[in-house]
Amino acid sequence: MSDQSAFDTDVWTLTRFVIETGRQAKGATGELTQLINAILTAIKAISSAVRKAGLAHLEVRGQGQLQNSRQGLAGSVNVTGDDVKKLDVLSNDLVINMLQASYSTCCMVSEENKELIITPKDKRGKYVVCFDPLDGSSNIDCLASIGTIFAIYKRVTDGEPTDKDALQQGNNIVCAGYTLYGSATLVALSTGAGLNFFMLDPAIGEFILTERNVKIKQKGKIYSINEGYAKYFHPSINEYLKHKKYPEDGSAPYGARYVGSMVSDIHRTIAYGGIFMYPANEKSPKGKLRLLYECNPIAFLIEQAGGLATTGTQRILDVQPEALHQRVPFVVGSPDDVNEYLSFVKKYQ
Ligand SMILES: O=P(O)(O)OC[C@H]1O[C@](O)(COP(=O)(O)O)[C@@H](O)[C@@H]1O
Ligand SMILES: [Mg+2]
Ligand SMILES: [Mg+2]
Ligand SMILES: [Mg+2]
Repeated sequence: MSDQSAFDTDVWTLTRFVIETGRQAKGATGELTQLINAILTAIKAISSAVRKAGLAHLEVRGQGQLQNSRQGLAGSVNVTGDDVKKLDVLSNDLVINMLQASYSTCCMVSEENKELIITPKDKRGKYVVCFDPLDGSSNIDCLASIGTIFAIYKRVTDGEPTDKDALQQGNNIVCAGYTLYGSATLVALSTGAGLNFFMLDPAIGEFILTERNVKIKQKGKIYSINEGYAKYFHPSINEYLKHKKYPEDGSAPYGARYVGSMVSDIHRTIAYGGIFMYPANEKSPKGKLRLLYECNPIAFLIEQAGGLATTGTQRILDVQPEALHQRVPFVVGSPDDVNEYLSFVKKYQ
């Protein structure tokens, strides 16, 4: 941005993109635009907090107190003796407060709150938001990339908001997105008309459209799973993994990648193609990932990019949720890869 000739004076910011999309929608009132803008404010603040968390580590390391400085731990104390809010608690507070102040939500589901979060009566609007304020939080202390995930629905009841408003199929998603706090801060967003990527330009504090109508490869070369659980996997999964490592047709084996931070693993899968899996295992019979605020938004975005998302027996977006924090087995990625995985599942049925 220092070279003024390269300065784009008609840049597509995410705010502009959302306003334009809103204007094209029939009967739009601007409430969704208000909501998305509120989430973006929270995301910018989380991004800043995530970057600062790294600096806090450096500061204390010199004093040999790394254990106490960890931002990922609850109730930790920083170098000056102040209480440091756990990063995922801080992120959760930011999203809830910004959303409630936008007058566009009636209730929310967060990974960090056991019960439905009901917006105060005087601040209510017509939307429901399910979100994971900080995904991959076990990676905070090692400074690996983490993310935020959200899905937006229209409420389905009148009167006091209830769990029913949040227990909707992913098919009803109005808008979903994730943020990756990686080497840059990126937002992937869809309102149902394709998937778009936006990159945070810290110089102007805005997300800039960098890739429009993103499509995932038909078939990739990477598989992504916590293979350490192989002992507990169903034989169909181990047979599929063996096939990826020792292909019978003489083709090259797949590469393996697993960050253990879903947003990172998903973003790589969309960018390079391939398959990401968190299947059920003997220890976690429903897998680990939560339907409402992890699997549904990601499934929606992957499908918008031309990919597939399944439990192994059902399309993710068709699953009828029964509980706010319900888990489901999760397999997503390039269509050929997911279909190949499903062919191994079918062999055992
Ligand atoms: O360590 P495991 O069992 O492979 O689990 C990793 C998964 O857990 C998660 O960290 C769960 O999310 P949270 O960090 O929000 O609890 C995912 O990001 C990731 O894909
Ligand atoms: Mg999570
Ligand atoms: Mg989380
Ligand atoms: Mg967690």
